[in-house]
Amino acid sequence: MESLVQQLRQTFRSGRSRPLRFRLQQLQALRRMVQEREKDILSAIAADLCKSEFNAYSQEVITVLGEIDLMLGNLHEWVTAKPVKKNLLTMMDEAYIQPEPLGVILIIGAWNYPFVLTMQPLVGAIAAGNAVIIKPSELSENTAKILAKLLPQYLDQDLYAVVNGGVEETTKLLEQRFDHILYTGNTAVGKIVMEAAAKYLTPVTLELGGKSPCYIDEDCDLGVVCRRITWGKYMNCGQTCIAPDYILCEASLQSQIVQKIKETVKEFYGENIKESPDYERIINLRHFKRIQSLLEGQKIAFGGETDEATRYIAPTVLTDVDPETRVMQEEIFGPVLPIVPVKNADEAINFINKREKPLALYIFSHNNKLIKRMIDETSSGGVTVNDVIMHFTLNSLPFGGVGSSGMGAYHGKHSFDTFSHQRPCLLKSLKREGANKLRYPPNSQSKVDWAKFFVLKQFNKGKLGLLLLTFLGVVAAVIIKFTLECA
Ligand SMILES: NC(=O)c1ccc[n+]([C@@H]2O[C@H](COP(=O)([O-])OP(=O)(O)OC[C@H]3O[C@@H](n4cnc5c(N)ncnc54)[C@H](O)[C@@H]3O)[C@@H](O)[C@H]2O)c1
Ligand SMILES: CCCCCCCCCC=O
Repeated sequence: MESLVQQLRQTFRSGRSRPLRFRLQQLQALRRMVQEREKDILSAIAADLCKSEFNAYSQEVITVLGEIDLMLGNLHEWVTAKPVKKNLLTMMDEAYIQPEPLGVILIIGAWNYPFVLTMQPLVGAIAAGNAVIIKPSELSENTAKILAKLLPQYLDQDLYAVVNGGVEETTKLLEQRFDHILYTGNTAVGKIVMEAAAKYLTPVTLELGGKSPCYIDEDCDLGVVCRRITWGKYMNCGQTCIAPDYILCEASLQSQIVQKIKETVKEFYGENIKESPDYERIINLRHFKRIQSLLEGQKIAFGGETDEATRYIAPTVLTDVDPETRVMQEEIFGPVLPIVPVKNADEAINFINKREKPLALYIFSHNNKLIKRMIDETSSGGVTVNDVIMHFTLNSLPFGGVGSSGMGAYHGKHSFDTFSHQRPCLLKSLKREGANKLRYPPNSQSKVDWAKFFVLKQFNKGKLGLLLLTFLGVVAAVIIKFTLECA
């Protein structure tokens, strides 16, 4: 591992990854890879998650292609230095922010969307001009293998590498020095990653999980609400980081919600859900047994059927769920949807605020005042109102958690920023030394007064203002020079 990281760092230091043209070439090559090898990629995802190729394409591949196109269309602007406001002291100088690549980035992916969760950060890291190692999840082994096979065929091998393996390999990787680590996965491992990163003060982006609540107000269209929740909850068999984890609603709404979700499940997956190409399976036996055990002692309103041999768990709804039971203590990450009755929105807000900050919050209502209040009085990684999941798909929004659901964010320009250092640059000339005298010792009241005049006045308005400023600055510099020389 050490020599791999060293080799990447050496190439990074040679400056090869920095020119805009190079970054665009690599992104175009990545796009070619996704397009030319689409079939192989879709088959790998399908094999890992029992997912239809249509679903693999629309849930993963399309996002990656969209992300590449966004970078290709905007990178020339994002890499450009941005001039900043100046004060009287610096008005004759050049001041700007220059985004610069960080160095060697480690991206550790999760298995549940194995393609998009490694490739989308990779796109951002390349765009920002870095060298990258990606470590796909060993649980989605087919996707991990195809990435290790394809990426070296399309990308510069001295700058971008894939390391496959499990805990042992990841632990070895984490012993190395990186310039940024983006980890996607559970909170417990997130802590391991952060601890390892602390050794070198490596910044981390942690894309973790949590229990994302869904509040349904009585003032809403329940048919539409339940269709949207059903889609987001049972997609990928509930194994989605931002799936609605549980519903909070008034007790009187419960039976209607159950009925409408049941109808929608039938509409989406047919009479025989097991036969539906749109319904996935649980990733492995450990997770299957974990989710199955969450059903014990619960009131199953519908669903609940399981089949260990195929790791099938039916779309399930639980009613009148006691918040103290296990299903409400851990992230479900499976097709089980508890409904917890609350008296009103206030109780829902308290319920949410008493728990760890979730990765997503969903609010369903026609009432804009209530929506605004719920957003203002709670905290979560992201929010979607009157729908679920969709904030993930809008790459102008930063995607990430808060508190125990994660730190930092990426997607689109936010990825570029995450993998860049915003370097402040002030370029002065060796002339105009007279004006500088006021900061050199010995200090005096008159120097402090001049410093106040220069530093505390900020100007940024129009050309006329700038001209006036320049004039003022020159006059002030001459006066200062004169005053200080005479003092
Ligand atoms: N915020 C997000 O974008 C996002 C996306 C997907 C999943 N998640 C969350 O991830 C969780 C599910 O993923 P998971 O953790 O089961 O995925 P996982 O088992 O694939 O683990 C994630 C990564 O961590 C590595 N890893 C596992 N154990 C490790 C250890 N002891 N030391 C070092 N590395 C280790 C794995 O090799 C893998 O690459 C859920 O909580 C889900 O909400 C979050
Ligand atoms: C159109 C739907 C796209 C859904 C992609 C969801 C990805 C979630 C990543 C976390 O698990």
